[in-house]
Amino acid sequence: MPLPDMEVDAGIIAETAYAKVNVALHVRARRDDGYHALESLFVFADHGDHIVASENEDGAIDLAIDGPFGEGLDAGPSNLVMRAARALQSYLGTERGAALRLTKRLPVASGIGGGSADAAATLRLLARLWDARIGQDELAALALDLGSDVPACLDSVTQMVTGRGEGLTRHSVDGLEGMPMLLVNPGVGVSTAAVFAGWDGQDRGALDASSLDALIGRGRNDLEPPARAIAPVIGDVLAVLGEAPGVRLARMSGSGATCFALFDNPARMAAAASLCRAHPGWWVMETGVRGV
Ligand SMILES: C[C@](O)(CO)[C@H](O)COP(=O)(O)OP(=O)(O)OC[C@H]1O[C@@H](n2ccc(N)nc2=O)[C@H](O)[C@@H]1O
Ligand SMILES: Nc1ncnc2c1ncn2[C@@H]1O[C@H](COP(=O)(O)OP(=O)(O)OP(=O)(O)O)[C@@H](O)[C@H]1O
Repeated sequence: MPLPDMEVDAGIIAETAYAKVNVALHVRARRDDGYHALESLFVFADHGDHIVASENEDGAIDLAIDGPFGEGLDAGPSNLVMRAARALQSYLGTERGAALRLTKRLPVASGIGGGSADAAATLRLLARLWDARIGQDELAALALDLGSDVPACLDSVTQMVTGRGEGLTRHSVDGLEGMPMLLVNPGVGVSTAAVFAGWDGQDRGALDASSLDALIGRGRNDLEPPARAIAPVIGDVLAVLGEAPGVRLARMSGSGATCFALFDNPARMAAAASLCRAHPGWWVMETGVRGV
């Protein structure tokens, strides 16, 4: 079970940075500003990274990183946790500081928005720690400045996302929330910018997210072909997941390389997870689609 967002000790507060999954991702157009116009149904997993914070009396912002994917991740000013903390500090004009610890459980640069979820969780955490007076629109603007996926990660609930990531509408799909969901990454990091650059420019049509059947039958991830060209092993993951008994949908998330599979039944998910764990170097997480 994920840790609840709660007081973990006197003066220390915690948040989960839930993994994001694009159930479908339609790329509609290349924009003049270098970004792409998207239509995507975002869901969040029940699990993710963990961040804790406490007040730093000297006003500094410090970050320590641990966890299975913490090694090699820079804890300096480029880290999205640091960037989010500094952005909020400067927006508020506050002299209050924070000691932050990130437990990195999600693979880096893997299409499930780990860095984006960390940035959003940091904004939520420090808004609480510093009793910040900031409206939802201002928080969303700070979030978008940190990355296209960050605004959606603020609430981490099922949403239709449009534009570059700023158009957010809560959206419920019958039967989707609570479904067992398996996440599998073949151990390769993929650059989001490189994958978008490989999109062929063909608009293949709008996303119909009115039902799970529509998302499964007519939904796509238009970034899958360019991601597979960069990391062909994505095809191996999709082949294993697509043939797993009881699978309802197997697809790549975001710009890859993580793929997800939805099941009706947790035992079927567990059996598919075992098949995936037999592949050396594959990261496997058994989770579920987060409800509100
Ligand atoms: C692929 C997705 O994960 C789907 O949810 C997102 O669109 C990417 O979101 P992100 O990782 O937060 O991306 P950003 O950090 O904003 O952008 C990284 C790079 O990806 C490309 N990019 C990103 C988002 C977008 N709508 N169009 C793009 O072309 C741009 O080259 C950009 O410089
Ligand atoms: N706290 C962080 N966690 C993960 N990556 C971070 C973090 N801070 C900075 N980064 C950098 O951000 C980049 C993108 O990381 P992230 O894990 O969000 O990618 P992603 O899962 O592909 O995102 P998306 O699904 O939005 O495409 C990486 O190259 C990484 O070095």
